[in-house]
Amino acid sequence: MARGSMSNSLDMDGSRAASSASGKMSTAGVDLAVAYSGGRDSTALLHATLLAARDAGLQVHALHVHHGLSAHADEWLAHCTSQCERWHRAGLPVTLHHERLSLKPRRGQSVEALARDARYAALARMAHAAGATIVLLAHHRRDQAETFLLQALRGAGAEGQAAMPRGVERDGISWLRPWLEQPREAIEAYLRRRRLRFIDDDSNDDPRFARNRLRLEVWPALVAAFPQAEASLADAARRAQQTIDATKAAAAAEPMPERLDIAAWARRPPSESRLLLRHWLKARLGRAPSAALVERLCGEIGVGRDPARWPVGAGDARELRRYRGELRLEVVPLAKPPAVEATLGLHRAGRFPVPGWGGTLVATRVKQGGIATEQLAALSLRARSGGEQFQLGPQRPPRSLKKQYQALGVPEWQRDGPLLYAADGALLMVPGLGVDARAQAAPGVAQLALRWEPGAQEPRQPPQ
Ligand SMILES: Nc1ncnc2c1ncn2[C@@H]1O[C@H](COP(=O)(O)OP(=O)(O)OP(=O)(O)O)[C@@H](O)[C@H]1O
Repeated sequence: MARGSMSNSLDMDGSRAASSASGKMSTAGVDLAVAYSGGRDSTALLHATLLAARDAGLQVHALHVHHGLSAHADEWLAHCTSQCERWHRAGLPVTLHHERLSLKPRRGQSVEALARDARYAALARMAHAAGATIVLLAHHRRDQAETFLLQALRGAGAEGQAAMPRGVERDGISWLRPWLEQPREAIEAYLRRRRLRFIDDDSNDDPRFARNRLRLEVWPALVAAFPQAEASLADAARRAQQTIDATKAAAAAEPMPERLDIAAWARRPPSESRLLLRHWLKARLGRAPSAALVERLCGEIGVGRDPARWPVGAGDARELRRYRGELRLEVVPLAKPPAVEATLGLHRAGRFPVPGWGGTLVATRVKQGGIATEQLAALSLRARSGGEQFQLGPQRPPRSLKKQYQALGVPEWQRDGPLLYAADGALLMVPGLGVDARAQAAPGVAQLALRWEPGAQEPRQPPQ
């Protein structure tokens, strides 16, 4: 990411960061922000960023969130304000922004999770208002190792174990963690060397939070027994991320079939099958599926009896359906076919919505297997009344629609739609089965193939 060149080269030595960054920064035109809690790590990161930005002639926006949860929150904001004023007077290019939150956790809701979500939302609002497109976060290697361990203890798979990404685009912002590979000791040394003052968040000692219990009770013993623990666990997180990246790349290279074979899908390892499902849904829906939909399908597509259906989102006229071991995306017919007769004249290829039948007749020019154009000038559309016979091929006997549907595996919902008759009463076309062999025009005659598409809306095309 060219625009993040300075943030990516920020190191623990402010002067080195400044000199390595300045050349790249002069043309980059980066609007940079740092999430500044006033704590140890973000104090060091903000300071290092300011040194680099000063030499590059850039402004840095320090963003502070007042969660309103601690009795000390006002003091922390006051500390951040006076610190930034001091830096400003010393010639460092900083502007502090803050936002006060009033969080009301519901019964049973995790305060930690609520505060984190609200914090990121507030940081995004402040960054947008300041015109910053990059926000730096001060997470370091021990944070990463802890996150890996906490995720693994919760039983998370590769995606959870990958812990925090070094950079991610969300809400129009690049969230970067330039110090994710830095040991905590290096940050402490930076603060000592620069004599920087920071605040200690008392909630970091609260044993109700899993991270604090890990940090206070487990971590010292772990590191005493395994001195490489921090580096090894952070490495394990990196490898989990590499596995995910490789699986994503493989899934993206795989052509996505129109229908998903559920048994083959279920034979894949869980982390792969989840990604494959997401990728298949994205290809079919033409947009990324919600995490909730992927979760729900993973738990439900292999169980229960056919036919099963799942909505794909509010306002979307399609739904997912399982039929005979396959998952498919179908348009939901808007209206049940009325038992009334309609007439229609077709003279050319095209799409012909049929109001009242909740679908569209699609006519395409073909050289064989279609219906002679002259026969299509006066058509009548009727509902099934029972007893109709359909012939699949020239040498095949006519059979009841029900038998033909079963033989071809046409699901229930694709059987709705009008039967098409010629003026002389001959059956021409049946939804889901196609053109009756007896009605097919001879080769060389001008002809159209007909297909019934349920749903009044144009189905969205998946991206190519
Ligand atoms: N109240 C806040 N306002 C702005 N940014 C915050 C705030 N709390 C956390 N952050 C950002 O998220 C990062 C990780 O949060 P975490 O809770 O681990 O940090 P902290 O211990 O509160 O502070 P620090 O990382 O500065 O020591 C921080 O380094 C900082 O960049």
